[in-house]
Formats: sequence, structure tokens, C-alpha cells
Amino acid sequence: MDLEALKKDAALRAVTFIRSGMRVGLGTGSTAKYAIEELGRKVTSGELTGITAVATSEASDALARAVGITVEDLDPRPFDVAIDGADEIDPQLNLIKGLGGALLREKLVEIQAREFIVIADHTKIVTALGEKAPLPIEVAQFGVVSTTERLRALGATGELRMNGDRPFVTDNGNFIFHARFPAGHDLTAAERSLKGTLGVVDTGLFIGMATRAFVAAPEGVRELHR
Ligand SMILES: O=C(CO)[C@H](O)[C@H](O)COP(=O)(O)O
Repeated sequence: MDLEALKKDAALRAVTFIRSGMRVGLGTGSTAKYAIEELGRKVTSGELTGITAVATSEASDALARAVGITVEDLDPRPFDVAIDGADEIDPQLNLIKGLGGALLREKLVEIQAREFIVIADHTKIVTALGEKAPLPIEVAQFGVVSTTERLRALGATGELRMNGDRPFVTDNGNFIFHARFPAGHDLTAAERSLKGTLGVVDTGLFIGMATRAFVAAPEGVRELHR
């Protein structure tokens, strides 16, 4: 079974949690895409009515509108459900997110979700965050060299995410630094100092936010709880 089929399996399971009238947070990335498409199918077929959504990126916003979902701006009302992918998932459902470049809007939306469901294929499961993926950190463009020096002083190595020969620019006009830390570095403990670093807008550490995960493997979809 290929990874795309697994991502879709996980996404479809998560969408079964959405009921008519719900306000939904829509994630970003290749797994979240399947959830948005499935939700659009249920909305346009009339299986679900009264759905409103907020998207976590311009790309997901455009996709959601294209498949018939009513998309709104973010306001302080809670979401009944938010569904999104992840780059790493630890046993407590702490996450690394943001390799798709959308971590800030994802965190802004998912922090307001009563139920934040993570969808992924089995390759995203780790025993400790940072095992496989770099940690994406969104940084202001202005002073980026100074900011990355401050991050290096905290033990990070890494580089700016590039788009061809220029730094990748997020939907919010910022850059992304892909940080790596020495083996055994406790990323959840480092969150406060990383976030407190001048020039850092936010990190891809999503600690204590996910309530549930659907993780698809060739044997089937596993449901995980915090
Ligand atoms: O955090 C994200 C985007 O900022 C994505 O959810 C994460 O990168 C997983 O993406 P994919 O489903 O394509 O593997």
C-alpha cells in the first residue's frame, strides 16, 4: 500500500467526526488535502450542512473554496474540530509541524479547537520529537542572520528553508529556519527558550494540543489518544 493511500485512509477516518453545523479548522499539507476534499464531497452532496471552516494556509483556503466549503476568517470562537497532518508524532501526541510552511496559522487555528485530530501515515510516529524531522521555526525576515545566531547559541544547527535560490516566504511574510538539535535534546523542554528568542515568530512544536490521532499503516488505521 503506498503512502498516499494511507494518508487518505487516515484523513477519511477523521472527517467522520464532523457533524452538520460544525465549525472546522482545516489543516495544510498532502494529508490534510484529503480531509478537505472529503469534507467538500460531503458538503456538496448534502450529507453535511451548515459547515463553516477556517483554513490554515492560502493553499488550503483555495482548495476548500474550490471543493465547496464555506471559508471564514479566524475569530475567537472555538472550533468543534480541527484536522491536520504532522511531521512527527510522539507517544503523548506532541507534534512537530510546519515542514509545509504553515505552522503559525496552524497553531493559531488548532489552539482554538475543542478536538484537534492529527492524521498521518505510520512513518510520522517517533519515540521523541526531533528523531527524524528538523524543527521548523518561523522567523522574521528582518534581522534573520542575528535571529539564527541566537538559535545556534541555544544548540540549534540548520539552515533557512529555500525556494530555489531564495528563502521560502510563509503566508505571513516570514522565513522558516529548519533547526536540528543534538541527539537526546529535549525539544518539549526547549520550547520556552526557542519561543522567547528575539526574532522568532513561532516554532513547529505543538505540545499538548492534539487530542486524538489517526495513524494509517498497511495493517489498518490506529486511533491514538493523549
Ligand atoms: O505542518 C504541516 C504544514 O505546515 C503539515 O501538516 C505537515 O508538514 C505534514 O504534511 P504532509 O501531510 O504533507 O506530510
